[in-house]
Amino acid sequence: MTSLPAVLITGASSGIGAVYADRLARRGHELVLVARDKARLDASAARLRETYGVEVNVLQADLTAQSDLATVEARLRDDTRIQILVNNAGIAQSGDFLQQSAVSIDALIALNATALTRLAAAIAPRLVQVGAGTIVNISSVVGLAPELGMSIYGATKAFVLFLSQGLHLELSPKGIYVQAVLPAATRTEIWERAGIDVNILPEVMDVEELVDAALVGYDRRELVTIPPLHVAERWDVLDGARQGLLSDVRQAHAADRYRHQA
Ligand SMILES: NC(=O)C1=CN([C@@H]2O[C@H](COP(=O)(O)OP(=O)(O)OC[C@H]3O[C@@H](n4cnc5c(N)ncnc54)[C@H](OP(=O)(O)O)[C@@H]3O)[C@@H](O)[C@H]2O)C=CC1
Ligand SMILES: CC(=O)[C@H](N)C(=O)O
Repeated sequence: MTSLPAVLITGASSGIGAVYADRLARRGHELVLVARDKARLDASAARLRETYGVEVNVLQADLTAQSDLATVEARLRDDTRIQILVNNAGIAQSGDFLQQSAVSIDALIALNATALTRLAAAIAPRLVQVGAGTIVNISSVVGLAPELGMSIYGATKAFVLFLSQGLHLELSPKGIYVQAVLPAATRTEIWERAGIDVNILPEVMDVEELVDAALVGYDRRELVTIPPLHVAERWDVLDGARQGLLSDVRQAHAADRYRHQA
């Protein structure tokens, strides 16, 4: 029997990350669970060991703290059993742009963008060396639409989508699978943590349904998985239009409309 690779999941103490942990343990993967709340991670690890008989390790880390981030990076660089990274930890934005403090801006970008990128960069060279492995990055539909509010949060999620597309281009020829998952509103603690009552939102997906759908996309080796998008062609049209711009924007001269009128 071939043994499955181990998976490191960030933000595994609750919500989407906790359900990924359950589903991947059920599939027989060993896990490394990362988050700040060690008691919660320990409880979850004990349940997963008991239920699925897999090895589950806990790595307590605040991914916005440099020393903790370095510890998780080192684990990803050195632990050759880990061949799948689920880059899930994230926080939402509390309040609009004018209400943001320097501290809240730093925390949002440090966790949602910097830590996610650093962890992908820590594992990628090792995966490339063996020519196999997976990086799953949790983005959001908010990253597609400033109209949904949360400008800074959305910008971090647009960053995650862009990064995933770039990593796919660079790493898939070297045997690495990269997936960007774009949930819409999903019933987790992220809303309460951001001071938002999730019950006022019109459509909210259950977290198990979200993760199970994301894993269908994962099994199909999709680059971009948008579980709430019912008309898949809408994404194809959007991405096709973006790609259509490429030849148009590579020009040595400014467009006529930007030329000074004599
Ligand atoms: N729920 C939703 O509607 C949507 C969520 N997403 C994305 O899904 C991802 C998971 O969020 P979700 O499950 O909803 O929210 P939760 O709040 O339930 O989970 C967030 C996880 O991240 C961890 N975390 C938070 N801050 C840190 C930190 N500084 N260092 C390490 N871990 C941290 C939390 O654990 P702990 O507190 O123990 O550290 C927790 O495990 C996020 O990236 C989010 O942006 C995307 C679209 C929609
Ligand atoms: C979790 C959020 O706050 C955000 N609106 C999202 O849907 O990604």
